[in-house]
This record gives sequence, C-alpha cells and structure tokens, in this order.
Amino acid sequence: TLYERAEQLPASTSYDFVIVGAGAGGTVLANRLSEDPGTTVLLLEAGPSNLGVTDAIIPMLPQGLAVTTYDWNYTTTPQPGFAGRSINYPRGRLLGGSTSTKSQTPWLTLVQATKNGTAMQDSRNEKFVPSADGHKTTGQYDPSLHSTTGMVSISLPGYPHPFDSRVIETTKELSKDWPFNLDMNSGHMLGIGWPQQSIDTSSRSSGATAYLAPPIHGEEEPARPGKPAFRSVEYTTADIPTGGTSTGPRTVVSAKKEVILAAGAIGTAQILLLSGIGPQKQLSALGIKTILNNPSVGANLTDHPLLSNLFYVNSNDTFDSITMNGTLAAEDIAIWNATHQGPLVDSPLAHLGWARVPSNPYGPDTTAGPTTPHYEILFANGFLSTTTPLPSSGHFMTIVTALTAPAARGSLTLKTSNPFEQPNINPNMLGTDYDLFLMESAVKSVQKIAAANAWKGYIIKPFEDLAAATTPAKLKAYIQAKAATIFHPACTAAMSPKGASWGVTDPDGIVKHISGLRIIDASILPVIPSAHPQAVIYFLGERGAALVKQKYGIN
Ligand SMILES: Cc1cc2nc3c(=O)[nH]c(=O)nc-3n(C[C@H](O)[C@H](O)[C@H](O)COP(=O)(O)OP(=O)(O)OC[C@H]3O[C@@H](n4cnc5c(N)ncnc54)[C@H](O)[C@@H]3O)c2cc1C
Repeated sequence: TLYERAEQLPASTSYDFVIVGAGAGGTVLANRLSEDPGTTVLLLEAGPSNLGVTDAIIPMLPQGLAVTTYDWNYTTTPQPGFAGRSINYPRGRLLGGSTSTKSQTPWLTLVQATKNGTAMQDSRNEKFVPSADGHKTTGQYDPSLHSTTGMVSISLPGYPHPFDSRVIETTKELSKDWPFNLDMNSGHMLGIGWPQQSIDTSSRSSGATAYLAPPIHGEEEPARPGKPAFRSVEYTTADIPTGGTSTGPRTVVSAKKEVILAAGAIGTAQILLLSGIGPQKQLSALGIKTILNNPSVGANLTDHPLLSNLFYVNSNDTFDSITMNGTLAAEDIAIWNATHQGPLVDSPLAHLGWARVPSNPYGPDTTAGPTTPHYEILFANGFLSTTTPLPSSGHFMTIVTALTAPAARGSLTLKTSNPFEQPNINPNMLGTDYDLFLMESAVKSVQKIAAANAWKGYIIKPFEDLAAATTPAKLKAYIQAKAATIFHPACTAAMSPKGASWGVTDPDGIVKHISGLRIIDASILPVIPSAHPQAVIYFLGERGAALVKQKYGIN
C-alpha cells in the first residue's frame, strides 16, 4: 500500500521491519520481506511516488530528472583532481531511488558482477525481454547466460540506427584493442558489445516498477547485552528546503525486528553520523553524542570519474534533433505514447566497451584480475555532457570515457547536526596520479577510435576542448576541466570480515557493535565494482532479504 502523507498511515507505529530508502536496495527488501503476509514492513522514502513521472518512464527524453524535485541536488566539495571544481552530484529522490532517475547520460546498463569467469545472473532479479522493435537479437547477446523469470526487465536497444554499424566496424578494424564482445556479462567483460539495459521493451524498469508495482503488503529480536540497540526511526513530512529546519510534527516508528538502512551511499552515511555512529571527533565537534565511535563511517567514498569526448559529425540523424528541437521532441513523445515505438524507446547509449591499460607506472593494479577493466567507453549518437553546455545547433557524437577501477578514495562528513543540511561530499575524483593516467590512456584510445576508417566521412572533427588537447599538459588540462561523475558513489559504510577492527558492517550487512540495525545498499560495498553498480545493488538486496528471512524464519 502506498501512503503519500504520514497522516494516512495506519495508527500502528510499530512494524517488524522499518526500511529507510526505496532505491535499488530498499525496494528489493520491501518486496521480499512482505512476501510473508504475517510480516509487517514500513518502507520510508524521502521523495515522492514514481507513478506518472514521465522522465522516469520514457527511456530517452530531452529533459532528465537531475536538478529537479526528484533529485537530492547535491554538490561536491571542490575537487583537486578536477582543478578545484565542484560538480553537481545527482541522486534519485523518489520511489525507485537512483534507479528511477535519469540525466542526459547513459542510463541503466545492467552490467553484472562476475566471478572466476562464471556469470552471476540472478534468476530472482533478471528478466530478459524482447526489444521494442522485436528484431532478431541473435549475435547481440548470449541468451544462455540470462534469466527470463526475474523482476527487473532487461532488453537490447529497439531502434536500430546506421551509427551502430560503424561501432561494429570499429571492432573489426581495431580488433586487438577493441574486439567484439558478444556478451559482457559472461565473466569476460573486455571489448565492445551491445548494451543490455534495464528497459522493459520500451519503458524504464526501476526498483519501483519491478519490485513495488504489486501492492506492498514474529518474534522480537532481543537486544544483545552490552550493545546499543537501534529500533526506531524519526521522520517528518514537512517540506523542508535544503539547509532549513523542520518545525513540523515528527513521528517515531519502531521496528520489532530490525531497522534496515537503504538510503544509498550518501543518505545512509549521513543518517549513521546524525545518529551518533561515526568518528567521535567529528561528532563531538558538531555536538552529536557518540553512540559508537567508528572512524570508518563516511570514509572510503569511491566513485567512477567520467569524461564526455565530443565530436562534430556529418549526419543529421542524431538525437541532437530531439534535444535541440522541442517540436520534434513533442512529436517523438506522441509516437511513444501512441505506439511505444520510435527513437525514445532507447537510452542515449548505443554501445559500450571495456578495456585495460597494458601496463601502468604507478604501482599495484586496482582491478580484480585480467578479465576486468580499468576503464570503459560509451558510444552515444549525439551530444552528451554534463559539463559542456548543449550547443543550439549542430550534430554530434560522444564517446564517454569512465574509470572503472579508480585508486582514489574520498569521504563524507557532516557540515552540521541539521539533518536537512547537505553533507560534505568529497569523492576525490581523479585524486591520484594513477587515476589521471588511466583517464589519459582512455582518451588516447578514443582518439585512436575516432581516427579509424570506420568513422571516415562521418566524424568531421573533435569538439573544441578535445581538439585543443594536443600535448600531455593540454590533455591533462582538458580532463581536469571537463570530467564529472557517472553517478556511482559507494563504499561509505563498507563491510569487512566479522571481528575486523575496521569497516562498518559485517558481511551480512549488520552494523558492527550495534543491535537491531542492518544496511543494504551501495554504501556497504567494500570496493566499487568494475561495472555499473545497479545490478550489484539489486543482488545485494536479494541476498540481504534471503539472510533476513533465514534469521527470522520468514517464508
Ligand atoms: C543519474 C544517474 C544515472 C545512473 N545510471 C546508472 C546506469 O546506467 N547503470 C547502473 O548500473 N547504475 C546507474 N546509476 C547508479 C545506480 O542507480 C545506483 O548505484 C543504485 O541505485 C544505488 O542503489 P542504492 O539502493 O544504494 O541507492 P539509491 O537507489 O540511490 O536509493 C536510495 C533511496 O533512499 C532515499 N533516501 C535517502 N536519504 C533518505 C532519508 N533520510 N530518508 C528517507 N529516504 C532517503 C533516496 O531518496 C532514494 O530513493 C545511476 C545513478 C544516477 C543518479
């Protein structure tokens, strides 16, 4: 049942589980734990419902949800690796969390974690469905690696385009560096292949559409002696501007079994710190009483830096026509509404590829092994950037480069004890020479791709900033001036082995030295995945739900 105002909630203020945050982790948990009709679950989400939010439904729209009421509108601290720039740091603030949001960046590629070359597709999570145009997908993925019975719909692009054949041609011409990869979810990620996207044939598939679509429908765990117990959550429904304070009514709800935090890498760390779980020095300085002194909370923030490499092209068949022309965009929306076909059925992302640097002069390798990448590239048939303003006319292509195994670690700390104030978010982007070296290598590889015969007669010239990157110093300046984020913050409440003196949770997500509190979201990843993290968090949700059910004997 969906309640949009606190007054609508039934009188009971006690539930078996109170889950905070309805993103990738929280939606899975809420769904799985409420499968048992005898278990009561309250899922608290700060943002509004996803229902009817067009930008959360249509895969490609000119306007994204970034910097809207559906976004937390965070900003980072000045980033030394970005020449001192602060950047926008979008995070979804609606049912589905960041799985429901979209900006003008590649969207929701489901690249799944693999181990020892064995694909780890989860039949509870993945549901492969036909593409929007129903085309034959032989040779575009390996169906034997995929499930068709799970919750999140995944499909291949459904609006083929001549641009695609140039990408495939590139894999033949540059087969040593960029071989064709039939299925990057096979355990061997390297190479270029077709994107598998969380799109339900022609509409987005999010945590909300997949796990909350059906209506959401014991014994109390005793507090362990000597451990502080966290059993209640306080919330307000007042609409509070960032940095404001709430004078509105506050409600306290309690969990008979567990409070489960799933507020994401930013939200969860902030809630822990505000609740007195974190570095004592930081908390005392802000007048917050320390319940558990744990310096690992907020440490280790990790993200994937991204750079949009732009080119002028000799074509008028790019998605720039939609992004620059409101009339055409309206026509395409009408086509999508009427037929669920047309250019809006896909994300802006045409293909993606993964690669390693052959060697690096900066010490230990940061990847999981020889089949995992240092960086990725994403092909887009149009102008795609969060740091360079969209020109008013012209046609473009973008080859995005993003680091998948950065060495830099950042931090999240509180500015004040006001829960409605943004925290200090420092992902420390490109904060090491090694990371800068990886990005430089990625851009050089893009320059090689752009010079290949496959793009002859199509690419006219690189866009101004990239064109100016002609010396090592200018390349560095270009990267530092234009890089941003691919929106994958993680690791702010990292798990560690049971009994370890560092880390925030045990491997089952239970917060160390605290009773009744568990975390299931991107914050508990010990290391950022060398992939897009959405699928990993869904799996974490499935695994977390199974562990909770096992512990309490829930069906
Ligand atoms: C613009 C954008 C594009 C992305 N593209 C991709 C992609 O292409 N592929 C991919 O794999 N991943 C992508 N990601 C990343 C992916 O969405 C996240 O890694 C994933 O959703 C993280 O799951 P989570 O459960 O940790 O957090 P989230 O999904 O962010 O969910 C956290 C939820 O908690 C809520 N919340 C936070 N604080 C509070 C509070 N105090 N009280 C109540 N509720 C709270 C938030 O509103 C949100 O709904 C993208 C992210 C963004 C923002």
